[in-house]
Amino acid sequence: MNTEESHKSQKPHAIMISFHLQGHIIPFVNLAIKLASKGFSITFAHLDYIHHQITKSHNTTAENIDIFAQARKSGLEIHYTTLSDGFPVEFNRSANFDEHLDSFLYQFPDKVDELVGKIVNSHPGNYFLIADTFCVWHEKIAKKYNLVNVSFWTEPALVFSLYYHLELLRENGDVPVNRRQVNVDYVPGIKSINTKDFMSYFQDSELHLIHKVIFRAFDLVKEADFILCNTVQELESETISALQQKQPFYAIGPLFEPHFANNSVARSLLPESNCADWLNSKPDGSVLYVSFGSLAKTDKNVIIEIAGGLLLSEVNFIWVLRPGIVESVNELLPDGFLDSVKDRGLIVPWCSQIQILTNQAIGGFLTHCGWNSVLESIWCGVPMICYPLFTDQITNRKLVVDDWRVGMNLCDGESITKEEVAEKIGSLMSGERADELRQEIGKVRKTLEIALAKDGSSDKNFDCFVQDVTAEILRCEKNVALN
Ligand SMILES: O=c1ccn([C@@H]2O[C@H](COP(=O)(O)OP(=O)(O)O[C@H]3O[C@H](CO)[C@@H](O)[C@H](O)[C@H]3O)[C@@H](O)[C@H]2O)c(=O)[nH]1
Repeated sequence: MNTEESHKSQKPHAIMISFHLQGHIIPFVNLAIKLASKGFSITFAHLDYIHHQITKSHNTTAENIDIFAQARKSGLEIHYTTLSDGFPVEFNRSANFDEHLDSFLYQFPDKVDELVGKIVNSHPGNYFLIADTFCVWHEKIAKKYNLVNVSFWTEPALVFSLYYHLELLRENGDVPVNRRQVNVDYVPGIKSINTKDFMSYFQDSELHLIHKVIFRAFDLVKEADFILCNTVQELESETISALQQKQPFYAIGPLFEPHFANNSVARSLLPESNCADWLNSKPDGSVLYVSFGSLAKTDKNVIIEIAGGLLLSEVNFIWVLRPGIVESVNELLPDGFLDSVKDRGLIVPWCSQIQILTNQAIGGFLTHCGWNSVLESIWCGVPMICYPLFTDQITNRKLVVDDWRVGMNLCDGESITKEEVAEKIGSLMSGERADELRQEIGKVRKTLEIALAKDGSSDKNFDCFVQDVTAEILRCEKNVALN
C-alpha cells in the first residue's frame, strides 16, 4: 500500500483541545462522542486543572482517571489526555483573571503546539484539529502541522454573525454601543436587531484583554476550514445562509448527551446535588428552576430581590446558588428566608440541570440565557423567565423572548424588584400567558426534535460535515505528498 492508500484507509482523527469553561466543555464533549460514533478517532485533551476539578467533583481521588473510559468500552475510539495551561492546578484563575487570560493569549499556544506535535509525530494518521472559536491558536498550529482547522461555536449563529461583522458595525458607528439605541438592518442575514440586544462586549466603551481575545478570535475564525455551530438551521436560517456565503458553516445542534444517558462521561466541574427525591414529591409543573449557569456574577441586591420574589410568589422552587455568584459575600440570603421557604424551596450549589429540567415537576426556568440552558429548556418544553447578565446572554434573550416567544423578561424596567419578580413568576407558572408560552415552546421543541431526527437538518448537516472534512483531509494529504 502506498502512503496515499494507507491514509485513505485510516479514519479521520480529530485532535480536540477543550476550552476551560463549563458551558463550552459540555457541548464539546458531546461533539467528541458524536464524531466518534460516526467512526472518527478522537484525541480529547482537557487542561490539567479542569481534569482535576472534574475528578474532584465526581468524588474520585484517582488522578489518572480517564473520563472517556466508559465511552471507549462502548466501542468509541476516544483517547484522553491532559495539558497544562502553565499554572499550577491550585492557582486561582478567576482571582487572577487578567494574568490567566494573558497567558492564554501568549504562552498557552506553545503548550498546545507541543501536544499537537507529539500526537501527530507519534503515529501517522489523518489528523485534523477542532477547537473552540474563542481559542486564538488553532489557525497557527493547523498551518504548522498541515491540519484541517475546524472551529466550534457554542453560541447562536446570530451572535457569531455579529462578532463576525464587527468591522462593519464599527464603520457604521454602532459598536461600541452608545446611549442612542438604534435598529441595525445592514448585517447580512440579520433582518433587524436593536443595539441594546448586542452582546455585552459590544456595549463596553473601554476595551480590556477579554475584548482583545474575542475580537482576535473572530479575525482568526475567517481562516478556519469549517465552522460547526451548536444551533438549529430552521431557528436561524437566514443568518446561517448568509454565513454560508462566506465560509463552510454547519448548524449541528443541539448537541446533547445521547438520549441524556446516565452521565457516562464526566463533564461537571462542581459536585451535583441530588434533587430527584425532593422533585418527585412535588406536583407536575409546580416547580420553578432558577439558575444563572456556571460563570455569571451578579450583585447581592439581585439575589435579595429574587429571594423576595420567590417568597411572595408562593411557588415551589429549586435555586442553584453557585459559590462565587456574588463576589466576597458570605451571607447572601435575607434573614429568615430559608425558614420561610423550607417546605417549598430547595437551594443547592450545583446540580445536574438536565435531570432537573426533564423532571415532570418543573414548570418554568428563571435563567440567565446561557445558550446551553436555552437549548436544554426548549428541549424539555420548559418556558423561561429571562435575566441575562452578560456576553451572548443579552442577545440570546432576544431570540427567546422577541423572536421565538418561548419566554418573558424578568424586568421590564431598569432595575429588579421583588414585586415584579413575583408577578413574572406567577404568570410563567399558570394562567393564560403560561399556556401561550407552553404552546409556543412545544412548537420550537418540535423543530429541534425534527432537526435531530434521521434526515433532519442537524442530522444531515452533521453527515455533510463528516463527508466534507474527510474529503478535505485527503486533499491536504495529497497536496503534501505531491510537494
Ligand atoms: O447547576 C447547574 C447549572 C448548569 N448546569 C449545566 O451547565 C451548562 C451551563 O451552560 P450555559 O447555560 O450555556 O451557561 P454558562 O455556564 O453561563 O455558559 C457560558 O457559555 C455559554 C456557551 O458559550 C454561553 O452561552 C454563556 O453565556 C456563557 O456564560 C448547561 O449545560 C447546564 O445544563 C448544570 O449541569 N448544573
